Amino acid sequence: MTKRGMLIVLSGPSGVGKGTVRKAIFDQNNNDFQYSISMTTRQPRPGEVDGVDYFFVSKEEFEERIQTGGMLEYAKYVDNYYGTPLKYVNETLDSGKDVFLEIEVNGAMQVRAKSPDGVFVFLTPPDLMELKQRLIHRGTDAMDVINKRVATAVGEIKMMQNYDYAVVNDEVNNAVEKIKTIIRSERLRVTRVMPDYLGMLGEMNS
Ligand SMILES: Nc1nc2c(ncn2[C@@H]2O[C@H](COP(=O)(O)OP(=O)(O)O)[C@@H](O)[C@H]2O)c(=O)[nH]1
Ligand SMILES: Nc1ncnc2c1ncn2[C@@H]1O[C@H](COP(=O)(O)OP(=O)(O)O)[C@@H](O)[C@H]1O
Repeated sequence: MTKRGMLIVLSGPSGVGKGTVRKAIFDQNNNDFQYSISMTTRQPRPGEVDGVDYFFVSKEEFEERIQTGGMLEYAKYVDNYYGTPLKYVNETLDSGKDVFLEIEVNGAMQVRAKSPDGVFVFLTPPDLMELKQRLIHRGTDAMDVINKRVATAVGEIKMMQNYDYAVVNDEVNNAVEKIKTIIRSERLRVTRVMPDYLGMLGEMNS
């Protein structure tokens, strides 16, 4: 029987560098885990591609998905819905592959309630001024949206204590290496690797 894959959840405030760090991890083609593309009602930013960065859908389509049980988790974040389509995650985990989610804190806590054996990593900024600077420098959001995101960040950072690991994104490469180390170590947890000795004993005795 194939062992079910491991769920890895990365959260952190907007602008901390989750997307940058995640892309760096996935660009190093030697990962054996799969990225789950989220669904959102937010407008695509210039350069974002439907089905690559997100599945961009209308509010009606998103609410339909929620009602039909098609979401592993979802949350409203600064006036838009964001969520993880359930089917891809389940099928990938069932095939024995690990799945990587990049989602905000409320969604992460929904996943934690459903899959307590997941690995929950919080990416945190060196400080709040640096966070705001990164959002300004990214240049994708108007100042009122940036201010809302920084205000939201304070509450998000308080949620860090509900995660298994915290990684400070000072330098992208440092953060990438730390996250890869966490994933490698988690794969060696006794509960994940222990063969089913009791089952084997049962077979030997039958
Ligand atoms: N709950 C949940 N949050 C998500 C999902 N996808 C993205 N997010 C989060 O929603 C927030 C806003 O995302 P986005 O508008 O792309 O802004 P960005 O993270 O600053 O690039 C971020 O904290 C994302 O991590 C998802 O599927 N579920
Ligand atoms: N370690 C870092 N040091 C300096 N700037 C960074 C770092 N990581 C990301 N950035 C920059 O910060 C901005 C926000 O990063 P992004 O990956 O879009 O964040 P998030 O996905 O968490 O919202 C981008 O302009 C990115 O280039």
